[in-house]
Amino acid sequence: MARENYETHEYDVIVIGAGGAGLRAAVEASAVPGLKVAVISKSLLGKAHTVMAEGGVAASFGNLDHQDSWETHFYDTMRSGHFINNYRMAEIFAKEAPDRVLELETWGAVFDRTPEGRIMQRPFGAHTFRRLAHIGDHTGMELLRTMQYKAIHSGIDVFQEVTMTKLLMANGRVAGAFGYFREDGRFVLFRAKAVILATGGLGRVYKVTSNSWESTGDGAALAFRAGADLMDMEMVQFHPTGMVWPPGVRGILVTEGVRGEGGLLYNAEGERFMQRYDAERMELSSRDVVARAIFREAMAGRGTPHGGAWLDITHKGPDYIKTKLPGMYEQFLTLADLDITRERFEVAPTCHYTMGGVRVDPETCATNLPGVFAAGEVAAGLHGANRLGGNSLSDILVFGRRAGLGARQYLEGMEGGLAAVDEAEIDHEMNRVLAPLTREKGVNPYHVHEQLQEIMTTYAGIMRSGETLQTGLEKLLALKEEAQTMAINGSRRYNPGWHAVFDVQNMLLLSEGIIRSALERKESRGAHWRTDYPDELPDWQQFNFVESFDGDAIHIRKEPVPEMPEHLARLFTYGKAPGLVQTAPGKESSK
Ligand SMILES: Cc1cc2nc3c(=O)[nH]c(=O)nc-3n(C[C@H](O)[C@H](O)[C@H](O)COP(=O)(O)OP(=O)(O)OC[C@H]3O[C@@H](n4cnc5c(N)ncnc54)[C@H](O)[C@@H]3O)c2cc1C
Repeated sequence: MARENYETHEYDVIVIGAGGAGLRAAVEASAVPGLKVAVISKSLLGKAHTVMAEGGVAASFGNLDHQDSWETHFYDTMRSGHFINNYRMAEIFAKEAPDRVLELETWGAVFDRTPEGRIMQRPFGAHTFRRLAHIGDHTGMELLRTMQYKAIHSGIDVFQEVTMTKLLMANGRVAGAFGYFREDGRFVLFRAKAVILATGGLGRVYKVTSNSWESTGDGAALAFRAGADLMDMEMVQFHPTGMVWPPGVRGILVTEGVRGEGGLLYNAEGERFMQRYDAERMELSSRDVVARAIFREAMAGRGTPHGGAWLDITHKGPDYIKTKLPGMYEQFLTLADLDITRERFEVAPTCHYTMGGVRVDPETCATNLPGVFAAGEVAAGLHGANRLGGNSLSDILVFGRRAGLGARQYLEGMEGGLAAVDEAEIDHEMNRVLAPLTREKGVNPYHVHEQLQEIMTTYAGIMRSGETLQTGLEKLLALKEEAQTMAINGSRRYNPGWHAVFDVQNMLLLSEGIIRSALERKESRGAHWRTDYPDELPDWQQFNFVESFDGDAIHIRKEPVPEMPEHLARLFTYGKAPGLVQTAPGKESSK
């Protein structure tokens, strides 16, 4: 094969990903005059997955419920994460979220307001108080618009429609990243002193998903191959309410905002079944509980015609619905020819969020690879076994900023310039990337993706057991073998099939990580529901599962969950959220 050319760019910091986490990181990194920062995205600027976020961003302003505080937000986050969250991440997060949201306002974001002019906050599942600041149901779009505007006026370079396929390390530190322009397939090397991964989650691993095409776990896979640790990979969130009908829209999200604004769930028998699963919180129970409840109702023969539950908000009236949930109203009208102001609709669980991912330091978002940082959905630790609605948007603001700061501090303490790049490694990567185009015969990447989704959904989905996971692993390993020879017709110009090869390779690797971790956790906790171990067991609360990859095999180890200091552990003494009346000591414990 003749040697390919590639173009080279040099930066102090590159940020891979232009979603909320990436843009916030880039703004922070570029705050030091003279620091060269670039953002690289495999989609167009403004199109990142964050744009889809609907319901809101969680921050304890207490604008409507004055008892709210960072302590209560911390409490809710840890409790919903079933206490395998990194407590320090949750503490930083809960304390800093309000400032990050207010900062967005100063950059031009326009939130819905209370009549007194404060930021409006809506209730959401398992948040003790009304906490989600929002812009109708277009919150992500406004956040992204605001940060994009701020970022491009901060002197950041942007590379759009560029897929990074490899993270480069040299002499024990990061050297940059390598990839190609999706438009024409030309190769590009970014040499950098620090790399921030902000590539989002891996929801496309599953057949029914709310996630955008970008969510193929690229950053986690790139980091894993380069030697980074991954954590909590068994924890994949299934959101209770995805669209069900017609088939073409299955999985598209129905925001939790619908339940937040008063929507009620019924089974086929007309029963408000949530009273049997969580009588206190009902529809606003945590996502893992509501998703399992809908799934169980359908399994018990009480499901709707297409295997879900009914969601009904008609009692709120057309004006209210159109004002509070304009996006949902339009979504159903356009995609399902259904008017939600007049009719109930079917919903069922859909893969939604990746709690697991790259393991990071809570203060700086540094990974175990010197010079590599990770923030947002690609990173693990904050959400534990289950993410609360609205906590991702504040996560990307809080830890996007911290990753940018972390990279800056790393550069301050660093000696020497850009690390040397190994040409042989680049040659090898170019050959690897071009190989699917040169193979005469081989398996189609779309076929592999379909098979992968089938395996993961059937054997490692919302409900799993040791037996299904083992079967899934065997099938997955066979598929991985078959996928060695993925082949694609056509050229490098505008060739989505070719792009799919790398997405699929990343998802295959991470799916193995999910299954192996799920096999190890022999209990049910949060999003991880094992029918052979249906109970949450105190012993397993002490551990996270951490994975590493040696280029051949995945190695998994148990690591102790960092112990909460006394002043935080005390918040759980009464079994009630701080801010609610505390009566007698309850059962709940942080241990
Ligand atoms: C429908 C929907 C509604 C949601 N609503 C809410 C909500 O109301 N509140 C809330 O808190 N959360 C919500 N979420 C979750 C939240 O939107 C995401 O978790 C969050 O936006 C993730 O942001 P991120 O910056 O980590 O990654 P993303 O926004 O996913 O951005 C990833 C970026 O990385 C780029 N990228 C990926 N791979 C590569 C590669 N190989 N090379 C180059 N670039 C790459 C992508 O192009 C993209 O720019 C919702 C999610 C969905 C799907």
